[in-house]
Amino acid sequence: MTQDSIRLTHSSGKIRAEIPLSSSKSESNRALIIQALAGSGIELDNLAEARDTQTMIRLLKSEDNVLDVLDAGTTMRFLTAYCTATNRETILTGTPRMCDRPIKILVDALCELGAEISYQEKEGYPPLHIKGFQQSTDQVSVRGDVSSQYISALLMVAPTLPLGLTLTLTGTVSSRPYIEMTLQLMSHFGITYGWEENIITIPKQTYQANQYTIESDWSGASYWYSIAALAEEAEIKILRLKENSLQGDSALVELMRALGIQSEFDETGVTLKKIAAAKEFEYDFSHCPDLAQTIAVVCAAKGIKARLTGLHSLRIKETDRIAALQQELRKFGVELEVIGDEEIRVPGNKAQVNGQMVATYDDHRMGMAFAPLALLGEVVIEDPAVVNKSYPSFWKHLELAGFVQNS
Ligand SMILES: O=C(O)C1=C[C@@H](OP(=O)(O)O)[C@@H](O)[C@H](O)C1
Ligand SMILES: C=C(OP(=O)(O)O)C(=O)O
Repeated sequence: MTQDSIRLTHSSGKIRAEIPLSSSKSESNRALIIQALAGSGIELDNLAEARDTQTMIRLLKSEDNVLDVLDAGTTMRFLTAYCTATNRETILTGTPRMCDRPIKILVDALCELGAEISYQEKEGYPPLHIKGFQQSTDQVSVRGDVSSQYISALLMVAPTLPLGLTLTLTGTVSSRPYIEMTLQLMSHFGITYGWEENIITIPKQTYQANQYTIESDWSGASYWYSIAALAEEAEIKILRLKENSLQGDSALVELMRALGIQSEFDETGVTLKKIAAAKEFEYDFSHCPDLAQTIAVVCAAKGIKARLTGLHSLRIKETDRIAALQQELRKFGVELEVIGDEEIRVPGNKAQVNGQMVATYDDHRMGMAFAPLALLGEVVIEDPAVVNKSYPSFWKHLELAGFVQNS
């Protein structure tokens, strides 16, 4: 039976814990696509327990011609390019929300390269019918300001295309570290590429055998930074997290220093310690959109006046994250000001926590971003299983840190 909600408090407000953080679904899903494209010789260790990754593993093995990615954005986008490049006739579908997340930019690019793909329902959105592929050109342009996942998807299949690929990125490129992560992983498996200004060139070549150990998940680590920031006293060791990471969400170190957390790295991970926090805060999240909810809640909980910009992609993620944040923070007496599609302002009064129920909108990051509020009073988080998308052990790890759960 699935649980409707979790009632969360903290035993003392003081935390001393070691957290065996799970690994990154972003790295895992790229490595799995590369492994499948290589055919053999690639060994992957420490793959993520995230449902998005477990879904990718299952679908890459499946012989069905209907593949259901559930709510996994990377799985949908990466498999669209993978099934096209490997000329596999497939119907790709997902949850109702996934069928509301745009994919036209990627489909148009693949069709320009020579694919035949049609929409089963709504133009520009899954479900998709991939019918076949014969490469007709090596040149394609893609907008960089909607989702970097379209670009990563094209890049990973590029070396396997008979003519290779020259990809021109147009407009502003957001979530850029995710594109860099893709290229760095490809290069780990022997691929050479050129990237000059907005043009990425990848000649035809083969992925080389190699081993890769997936790193711990910086996006998941953000909730531990938030917990440390809201606790009365904290010393939290996050195991296996690397300072020099492929993941752009490692920007958290710098970002959370301003919000009162110092990161001390050693060979086993990072220890979070409390320092003084700024009274006002401003940050552009264009390159780390998955951190925005965590930071908005930290600022609201600490009464820090903040301006968060670069949020344009938040409206097309697991839910409209700007609307969801506004709706839920209002329950705690914090009225977010939303400016267009790309900026929110946190007013600077402190959130009042007294047993409110937080709706999660089928978005794992809503559940995990609001859970640390239990350090200020009781909170009730709706649909706790929502975290399974990226961090199934989240509630178990909270227990290690003294959080108390009652259903
Ligand atoms: O490539 C990836 O692994 C991801 C890219 C980002 O999406 P966008 O590029 O759509 O912002 C991020 O939000 C998502 O969680 C994972
Ligand atoms: C946006 C996310 O994932 P995806 O786009 O891969 O569904 C996320 O994990 O926050």
